[in-house]
Amino acid sequence: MSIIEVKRLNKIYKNNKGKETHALSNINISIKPSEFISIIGPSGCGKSTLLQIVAGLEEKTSGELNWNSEEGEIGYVFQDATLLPWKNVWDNAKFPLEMRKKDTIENLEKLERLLDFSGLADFKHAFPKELSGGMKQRVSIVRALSYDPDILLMDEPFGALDAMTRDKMNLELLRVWQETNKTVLFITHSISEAVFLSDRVIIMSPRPGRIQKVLDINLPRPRHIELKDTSLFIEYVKELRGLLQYE
Ligand SMILES: Nc1ncnc2c1ncn2[C@@H]1O[C@H](COP(=O)(O)OP(=O)(O)OP(=O)(O)O)[C@@H](O)[C@H]1O
Repeated sequence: MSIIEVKRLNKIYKNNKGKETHALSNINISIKPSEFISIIGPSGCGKSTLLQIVAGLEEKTSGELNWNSEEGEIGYVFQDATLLPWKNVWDNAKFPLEMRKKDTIENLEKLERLLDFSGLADFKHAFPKELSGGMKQRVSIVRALSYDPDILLMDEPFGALDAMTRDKMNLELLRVWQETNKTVLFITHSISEAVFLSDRVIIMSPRPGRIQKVLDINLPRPRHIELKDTSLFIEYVKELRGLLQYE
């Protein structure tokens, strides 16, 4: 049983002068609960558009999008942390709970634990401008997890981070994912990140974005950073690089 099903999805953007951009063509995806799926493809192939359509933030032109989840709550993590600059870490993180009137003692205790897990225990009263890029991104991930969404949509969340912080964030994300059993749809430009994190990698072709191939990543879990030095991991990276088409 899939949690999200996308069938024959097309997206054509039209600007106010009537110029059309065919962003997505005949996309078919079936996502199972608790799967970690990455999407990789050349710039402009429609990855963000696909994520936004799944999230309901953008309209599809044709095709089907089916959600088979009771509440269908989603958490969205953008490329930039998008924190509210006038709120401190704690207030930013609990904002979605307040909006949903779910800021119960139990949920706030859970949120506190999430912040502690993410190494933000000493920064609850800090404001975004006092945080590093990695810390801000951790707050935005905690914020997305705070209301326990079934599915986490992540649009290149670690793109702006240095290599070491990125590795740490990858491990942290995998730990949270394994503890909470979420379904994750994750956009990245990094071949190695896609292999390291995913159960399956969706490879998209240049615009109009089509699914060129879906690659199963049969690497053992839990995954540790040393996995990246193994020949099997390197083989997957090579295979994925070979499949990617550049414009
Ligand atoms: N709101 C919009 N109006 C018109 N065209 C758009 C809009 N958003 C995206 N596009 C176009 O649709 C295509 C796909 O864009 P999208 O941002 O989904 O690609 P992407 O694969 O996420 O790119 P990148 O990897 O560079 O972030 C691009 O040609 C882009 O110019």
